[in-house]
Amino acid sequence: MASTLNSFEHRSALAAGLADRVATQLTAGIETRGSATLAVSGGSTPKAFFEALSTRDIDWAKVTVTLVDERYVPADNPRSNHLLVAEHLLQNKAAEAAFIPLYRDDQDVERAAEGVTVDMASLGHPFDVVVLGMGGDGHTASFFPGGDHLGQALDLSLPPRVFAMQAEGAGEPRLTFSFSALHDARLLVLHIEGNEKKAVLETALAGTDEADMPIRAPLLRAASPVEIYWAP
Ligand SMILES: O=C1O[C@H](COP(=O)(O)O)[C@@H](O)[C@H](O)[C@H]1O
Repeated sequence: MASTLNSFEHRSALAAGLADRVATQLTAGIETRGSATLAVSGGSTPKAFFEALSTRDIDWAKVTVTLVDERYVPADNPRSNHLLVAEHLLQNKAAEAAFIPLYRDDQDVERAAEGVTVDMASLGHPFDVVVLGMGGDGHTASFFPGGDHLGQALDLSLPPRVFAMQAEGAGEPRLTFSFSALHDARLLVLHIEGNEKKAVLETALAGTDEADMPIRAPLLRAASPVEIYWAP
């Protein structure tokens, strides 16, 4: 499915524009189905977008938020994607939203993947909104080059689930929704910032090897068009 590129002059304008787009989609989901689901990425990019979204007038009590992927560390660890969402998104009006974390205190990452897969079934499928990020190595979600479960995680013939993922470039072990859980979101966004990431995106768009650059999976094979949001 083709992607579209929405370029902004400044990151603050991107944050506001993306927050408006996501808010409109969540509101449409609530109006149509009575509730809406939002899966967001972590890392360093989404802070300003999260802060803008947290102020938007949405019936947040009807929204369930979860993570596209998680670094398998407790929620008080500075690298936790849960911590980022708690501090920057689940604030202001969005404090009313429900949040489902991926990390499980008492379980190893492989066991947690099984348990979280069962729990996430209650969210229904597809997500109303999925916001992907991208690393400089071409990973998205926790689909890392060389990841131990990468082949399965990108396999669209497998049912939606959560996978454990370990890879040299990932730092700690990860949990990630599978590509089959994410690719047909009613709104599928790729949020990237900076000229370096734009160059990575251009390299990804010029080739097809998903093992080398897993971001190619959504760019080439997602059922939903990928709306790319970028600012320098
Ligand atoms: O590790 C991760 O990295 C990517 C990209 O993060 P950024 O710091 O380069 O913005 C992110 O999308 C993913 O959710 C996160 O776990």
